[in-house]
Amino acid sequence: MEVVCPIDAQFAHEISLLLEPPSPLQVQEYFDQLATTKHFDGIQVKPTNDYGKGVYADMDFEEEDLVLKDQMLVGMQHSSNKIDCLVCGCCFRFIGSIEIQIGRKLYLQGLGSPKDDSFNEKLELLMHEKLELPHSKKFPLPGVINCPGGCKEVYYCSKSCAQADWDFCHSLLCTGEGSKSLSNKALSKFIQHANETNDIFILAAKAISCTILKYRKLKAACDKEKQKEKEKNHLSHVHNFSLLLKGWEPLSMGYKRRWWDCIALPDDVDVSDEASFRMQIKHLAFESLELLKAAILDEECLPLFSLEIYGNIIGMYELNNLDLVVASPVEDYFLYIDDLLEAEKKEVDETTQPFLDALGEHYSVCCQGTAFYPIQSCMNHSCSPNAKAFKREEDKDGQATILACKPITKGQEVTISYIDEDLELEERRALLADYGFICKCARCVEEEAAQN
Ligand SMILES: C[S@@+](CC[C@H](N)C(=O)[O-])C[C@H]1O[C@@H](n2cnc3c(N)ncnc32)[C@H](O)[C@@H]1O
Repeated sequence: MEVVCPIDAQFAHEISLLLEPPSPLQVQEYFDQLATTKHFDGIQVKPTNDYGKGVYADMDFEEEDLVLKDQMLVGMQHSSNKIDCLVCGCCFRFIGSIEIQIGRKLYLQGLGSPKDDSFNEKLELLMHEKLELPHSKKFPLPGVINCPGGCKEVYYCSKSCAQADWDFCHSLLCTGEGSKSLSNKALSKFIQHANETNDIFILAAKAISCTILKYRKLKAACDKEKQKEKEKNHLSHVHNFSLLLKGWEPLSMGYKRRWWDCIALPDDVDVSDEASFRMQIKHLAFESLELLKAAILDEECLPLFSLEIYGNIIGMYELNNLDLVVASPVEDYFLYIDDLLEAEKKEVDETTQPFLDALGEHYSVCCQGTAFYPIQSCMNHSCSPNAKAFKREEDKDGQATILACKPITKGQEVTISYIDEDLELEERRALLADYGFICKCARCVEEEAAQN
């Protein structure tokens, strides 16, 4: 059965304006401004000859050179990863201490020992930083800052990160006493539904919240101006919509398709059932959107709550997402202990080994999530790419790091591979079909010609 969302019919014109791909001039202006505020140089975003926009080198890069550090626009740690890693809800750096990271994970996973009271006591001490592990000070982490709204779901590495996230989106999505949502109960229901079905809905909610908050900020500034001019008339509906468009601008730059149209067909779904599978996905998105509306609906931003926009935001993540990965300092810590000289290692192991044993093989799980990066998401695919997303030792937060994997000369397009490029032509094509295109890079053309 088709789902009907009245907002889609009521705001069809506004929705089409929000979803219109930006003109080359808008793209140019937006990325030029981003280059100035984020201080990146060496690359440019501009139209390609064949498929929308792309990223081009503005200087020469040697192999392994850093091409770009891209700060995410909206990102999230996967809900399932929150037990394993305590990270800043804004920059995704690990926080607390080695002791908190280990103690918290063991405690939350119930990995204490039912038979060993002395181990459990130590675990309790570790959790509360009353037991210091040997050499842990060599791996210092920023302290834990609570959410200003009082929820116990998100923590930060600094007051500035806490404030930045609050202003950016968390004030609407916080379940604490200071929340600016319409109802904490409705918000908790939305979050629970996302955690039980697909946590990509939380990312979409963040994208909508940050647009609403940006709109409110723009409107407040505009109202102030009007006040100054002693104009008593309220801003017209049309004017409000232009502010909403401005608030939406960063997301308008992302390549979009509706989630239910672009999501890959799972292996266990037969092609003959494709239409019904896509309809189920659409229903799921509708269910989630209704819960989100009960939590944060803003009457002045109604088009944002249409199913069309919701589906396109989620689709944008599906098509542009780069995994958010931050390596765990717990791994570095245990590697360091393992490398100690034999005599000292024996002594230290007495304290550390029981914890390592309790953690088991997953002792060093990374922070894992999904994020939208404004510039990396403009990079087109090649099966013979000249760049790759790769975190170096010093990259300790959620920014995307793009390194050259071949020399790149000024003017050349910077490309990455969306898939495992070591696969055969047919396998690569099958995977790229999920992104909705057939690759025509030089390697594909050559390999295809060789087959014929
Ligand atoms: C992450 S976006 C890349 C930026 C995109 N060109 C834009 O204008 O925003 C991915 C989309 O770009 C297009 N694309 C990327 N690489 C391509 C390629 N090698 N051949 C054809 N289309 C490609 C596809 O439409 C793909 O779904």
